[in-house]
Amino acid sequence: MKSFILASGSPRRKELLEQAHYSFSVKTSHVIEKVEEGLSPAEVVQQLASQKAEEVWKKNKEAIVLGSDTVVAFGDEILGKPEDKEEAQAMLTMLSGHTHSVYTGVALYSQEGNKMFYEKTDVEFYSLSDDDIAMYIRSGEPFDKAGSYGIQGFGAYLVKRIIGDYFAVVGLPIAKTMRELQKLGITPNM
Ligand SMILES: Cc1cn([C@H]2C[C@H](O)[C@@H](COP(=O)(O)OP(=O)(O)OP(=O)(O)O)O2)c(=O)[nH]c1=O
Repeated sequence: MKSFILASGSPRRKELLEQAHYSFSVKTSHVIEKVEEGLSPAEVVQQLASQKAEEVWKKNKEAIVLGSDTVVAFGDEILGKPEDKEEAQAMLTMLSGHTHSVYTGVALYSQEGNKMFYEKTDVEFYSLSDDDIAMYIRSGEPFDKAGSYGIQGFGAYLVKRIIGDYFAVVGLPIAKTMRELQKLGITPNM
């Protein structure tokens, strides 16, 4: 079986692949996340996922390399990770009481060619008071996460309901990814 590399520093993506019983190594990409203007959220996450996968694949051409990217889309805004407390507060205030979409793109690079796909999940937030938001920011959770929250952690408190793949919100649409990996001959160790 070919070697399989996760080109991501996200602990959540690593955990999801471990939970699915894959053998893989982690090589974090160091691309500066930058995309052209005017792209849709679906195009943005697939482009960034590809940039991450490609950077690692160029140095490991015998392997199958997975890159991924997650953003939050609300209206015309595409939200990545917050730079600071003020930005986290602004994002959470904007998302409060509304439904936004989480987009996660996945790119699989290999000698057989490259494959990209994405998943969109709609997430509805409860209306949040200033105190709710301040408490959530104090938890420290917003800072390495798109849209300034983590549904899998204390951020569960913010979420009224979701429509779509929960795991794509956490950072990797694992069921769809497993099906694509299978086509490339990468199967769980069971
Ligand atoms: C919305 C949401 C995002 N996130 C995370 C998933 C991603 O790790 C992160 C978005 O940042 P990304 O840039 O997609 O990924 P990353 O910087 O963590 O890792 P790498 O670029 O090396 O692959 O937000 C959650 O963990 N829970 C959530 O509910």
